[in-house]
Amino acid sequence: MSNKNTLAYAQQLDNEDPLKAFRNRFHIPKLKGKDVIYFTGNSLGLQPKSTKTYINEELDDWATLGVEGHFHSQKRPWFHYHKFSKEALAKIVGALPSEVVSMNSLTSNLHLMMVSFYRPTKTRHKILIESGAFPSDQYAVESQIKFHKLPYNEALVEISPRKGEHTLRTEDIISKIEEHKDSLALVMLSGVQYYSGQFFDIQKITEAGHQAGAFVGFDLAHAAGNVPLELHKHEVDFAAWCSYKYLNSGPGGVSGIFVHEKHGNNPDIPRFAGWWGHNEEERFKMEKGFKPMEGADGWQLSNVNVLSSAAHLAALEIYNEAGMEALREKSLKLTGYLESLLKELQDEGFLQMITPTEPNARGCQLSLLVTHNGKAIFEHLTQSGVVADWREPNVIRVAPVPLYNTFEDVFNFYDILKKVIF
Ligand SMILES: Cc1ncc(COP(=O)(O)O)c(C=O)c1O
Ligand SMILES: Nc1ccccc1C(=O)C[C@H](N)C(=O)O
Repeated sequence: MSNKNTLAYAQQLDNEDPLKAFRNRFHIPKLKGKDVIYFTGNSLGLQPKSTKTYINEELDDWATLGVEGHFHSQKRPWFHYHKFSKEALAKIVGALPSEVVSMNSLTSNLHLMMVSFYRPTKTRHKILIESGAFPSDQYAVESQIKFHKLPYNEALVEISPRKGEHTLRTEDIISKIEEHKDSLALVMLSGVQYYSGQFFDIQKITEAGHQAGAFVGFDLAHAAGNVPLELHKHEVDFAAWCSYKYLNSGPGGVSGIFVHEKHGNNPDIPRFAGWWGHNEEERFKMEKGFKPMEGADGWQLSNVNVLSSAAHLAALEIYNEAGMEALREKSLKLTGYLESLLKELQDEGFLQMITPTEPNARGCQLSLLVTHNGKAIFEHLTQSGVVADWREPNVIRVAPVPLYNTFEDVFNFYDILKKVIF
């Protein structure tokens, strides 16, 4: 085969790609009539062409049936709507269908999960998070600690990379957990870190957290649909994610939660309740006394946001067709190809890839630390039709997504970047 630094090589990889037809299922944004190189599926995934149809079906049912749509919709009665995403989501996060439900938005769900799993006592009151966690998570944790009237600086334990490093070593996370083992109530980390792209070792961290007597939960915003997950098997206590990144379900799209079976069927776990979490057989009796549904369903508050969930179903259908295993296989190749091309620029000292090089420790995304003229380089990329994102103070994040990105996208990105730099 030809040299990998050529367009012909990339095109050959695309020809051999068993998932190549999926790109055509999405709307690709354009700049001056040409498809952009869309590398921001880690922020907002692209719109499936089928999304409009799914939403229009609900709009039609609403127009023709009004309130009757709750039970008599053509295809998907709204009363049951949260059930239609369960099978697909369970596969994506490695759960039983009863352990997952889509509802609300991510930060709201993190709060609901902390209501149940951050219940500080006199001796156990600390939360461990990664330093530099996504701001919304930091604010959520800060406000939970303050809600319990605990001293914030003492109750919050943050773990930082070693000096000169950009990612966390699993051994360091574990020793931090052990260090606080007598006072730790909750370990809450991301699955894939939004800034560095690091995929944490969920199994080992969960084991260590449990050994220390803490609950362990994950924010899977950047992990769901990006990396293989086994939440049930790894005995994670809870997780929450959003659907608008790798799950392509639209801006502000409905979030999802996972509650492990061992907690989901325990009606004594405290929670903030609403009628959609109440026993569905009796929901319309309008009686006093909350009786939770079994499993994650018992954490629902409100009736389903049907239009947002319709977009979710459209995207999950495509996801299911492609299959997580095949997507991961392509993702490893795609990101591996990007890494191999960028290595040349890294060796010349123009950028530093701070995402782990070990494929099991990352998803699609590579985070490029650009210390000289980073912002100007980023702006030039944007003008050249690359949609990436800039994260302060000096990182360009690029995420080739296996459902709709191509090896040609990767090559063209490298080509543009090289010309900008040299
Ligand atoms: C890790 C992480 N947590 C939380 C959020 C915020 O989610 P939301 O605005 O949907 O609550 C995001 C992205 O916006 C994120 O990447
Ligand atoms: N929802 C958004 C709305 C506006 C701008 C960005 C977002 C993101 O999702 C950012 C993403 N969480 C990130 O990892 O940076």
